[in-house]
Amino acid sequence: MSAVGYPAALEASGLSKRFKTVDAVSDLSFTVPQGSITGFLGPNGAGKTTTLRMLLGLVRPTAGSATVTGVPFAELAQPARVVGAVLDSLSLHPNRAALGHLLVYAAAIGLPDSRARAVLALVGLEQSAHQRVGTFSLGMRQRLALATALLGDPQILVLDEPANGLDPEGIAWLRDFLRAFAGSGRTVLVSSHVLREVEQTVDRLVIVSEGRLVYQGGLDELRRSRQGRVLVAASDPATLAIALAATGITDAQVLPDGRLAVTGAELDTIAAIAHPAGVRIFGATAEPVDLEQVFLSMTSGRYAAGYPQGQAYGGPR
Ligand SMILES: Nc1ncnc2c1ncn2[C@@H]1O[C@H](COP(=O)(O)OP(=O)(O)OP(=O)(O)O)[C@@H](O)[C@H]1O
Repeated sequence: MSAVGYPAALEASGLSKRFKTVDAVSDLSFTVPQGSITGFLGPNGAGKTTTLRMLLGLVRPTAGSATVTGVPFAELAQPARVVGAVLDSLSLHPNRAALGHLLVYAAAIGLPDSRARAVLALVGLEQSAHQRVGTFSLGMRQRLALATALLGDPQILVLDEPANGLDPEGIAWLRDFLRAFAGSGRTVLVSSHVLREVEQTVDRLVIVSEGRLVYQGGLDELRRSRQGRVLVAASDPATLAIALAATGITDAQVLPDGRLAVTGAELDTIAAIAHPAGVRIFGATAEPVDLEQVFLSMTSGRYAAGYPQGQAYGGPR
């Protein structure tokens, strides 16, 4: 249940899945609020697909529960109208045309043929309606899979690694599409193992590593919780580092190009410390936070400290 009293679009509570000797997912809890675009991030094998399959009632959890709009998927009266999913490359009949494929699926969930044409237009494939699917590029297949998920006009979209195989133009198209979809109050959960792929699309993140939660919260919160570095070209970087350390600014590293990379201080402060130490500053560049690096450090177990306050954190491994 969300803080304001209506159910989350998707919710995992203590979800665990063990395959024989493999703990694919361990005690995983997170929420996907309605109206959000939530990125589900983790390296390959982190348990993302298994978790999505549990949310959609395709895999039975070993422990814990998963709900869609507050109820288990199996209890949804009209699941196709609530949640649409693209989990793996659709098994497509190569000789069937795109429209023909959609007509079969539309009929299966009791929708009129006009809906098949409408979703084809939504994903920009109307020109290819009569083209055989066997001749489709990977990007076109992804769009057709998305069109299939959209047939029931669902409130929630769940996409597993939809950017795989897309060129930059395809990724930009997907970003615009998902934003428009969520702009009308609907919800998206999109998985990826590359934060950069979804960074411009999502507003929230759920990050998993080895089946466990390592972060859930806002993308901006995560960015704000990390400080960028100031790269300083100075007459004597070592002396400057010592002078900074004497004032408590201890995170300063000399880079291979001779500049000093300082974390935790603004340039004005650094300059004010350099001057009395007899160090001249020739130039400085502010380096923004590289979220991909933050993500990699969180999921490789090397990250040491500084998790945002109040965020769920699965603990060091
Ligand atoms: N049916 C299965 N039987 C046995 N092991 C499985 C099964 N499905 C997944 N696993 C294992 O569970 C772990 C998590 O896999 P999962 O596919 O959920 O991760 P993922 O984060 O989606 O990774 P990827 O991006 O590589 O698909 C892996 O170690 C995987 O080998």
